[in-house]
Amino acid sequence: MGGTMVVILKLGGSVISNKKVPYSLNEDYLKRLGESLRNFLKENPLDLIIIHGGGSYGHPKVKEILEGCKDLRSHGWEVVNTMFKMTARVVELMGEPFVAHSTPSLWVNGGIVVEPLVAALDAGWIPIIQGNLVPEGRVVSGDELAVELARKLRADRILMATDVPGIFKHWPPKEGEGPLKVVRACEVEAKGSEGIDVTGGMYKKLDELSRISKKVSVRVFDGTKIDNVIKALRGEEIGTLVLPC
Ligand SMILES: Nc1ncnc2c1ncn2[C@@H]1O[C@H](COP(=O)(O)OP(=O)(O)OP(=O)(O)O)[C@@H](O)[C@H]1O
Ligand SMILES: C=C(C)CCOP(=O)(O)O
Repeated sequence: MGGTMVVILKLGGSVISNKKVPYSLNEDYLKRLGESLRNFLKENPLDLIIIHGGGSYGHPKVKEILEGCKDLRSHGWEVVNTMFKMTARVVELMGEPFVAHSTPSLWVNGGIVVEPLVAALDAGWIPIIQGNLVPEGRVVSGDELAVELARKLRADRILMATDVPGIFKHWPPKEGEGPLKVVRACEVEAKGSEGIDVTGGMYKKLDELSRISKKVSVRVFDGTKIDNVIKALRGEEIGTLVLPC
């Protein structure tokens, strides 16, 4: 790892896909994002690890298995292979030097091993993992992975790109209400997602993030605008800063 900073960027499933339309991907967005990140990193080298959410792939697949009363452990391979296809397409669209890693392949003794990701960074690649299902039959969200990676890699920042401009005190927001500049997870009314979602939307996200926000700077922002992703990487104060309770 040779950058000056370690940054974990979670690309929400709601940013890279339409969670109301199963198996959709925002292809043009991903192409433009790949190009913008390449240009930014040329001038501003840092150790960037990307995690993407299950979005319109993982969530409907898990839902389908559960609704068919099938067991997530024995049918988990369906989720893993669906997510494999999603990440393969994501890296294909983002281009050089993004590289796909399958989360369940990095899953050892109930946690993620970081050595393959560090080796990828050392080679000058940008590793991408994803919220996924792990062999013990549990869905591990990208939010949970962001926290675990940040802890293991001693990251400087976690940036959560989602489809809202930040976290609102109430959900849905009251008339005229804007996103909070800073938030303590215990002080807001966070709810689930409006699309198909099996991991708890903003409620679960805040719960996960508040566990690490004492040690790492954590920001939730609107990543549907690529400019915002670059601003967040530059350290600009966009969206909502998450503080511990
Ligand atoms: N207090 C709140 N402030 C902002 N958004 C909220 C709040 N409570 C619930 N939400 C919902 O949470 C959604 C974002 O959570 P979601 O889990 O869908 O994000 P994501 O990380 O992009 O998706 P994925 O889990 O697929 O990666 C918003 O689109 C909004 O509908
Ligand atoms: C639904 C699956 C498989 C992954 C969930 O990850 P998330 O979208 O980051 O919550």
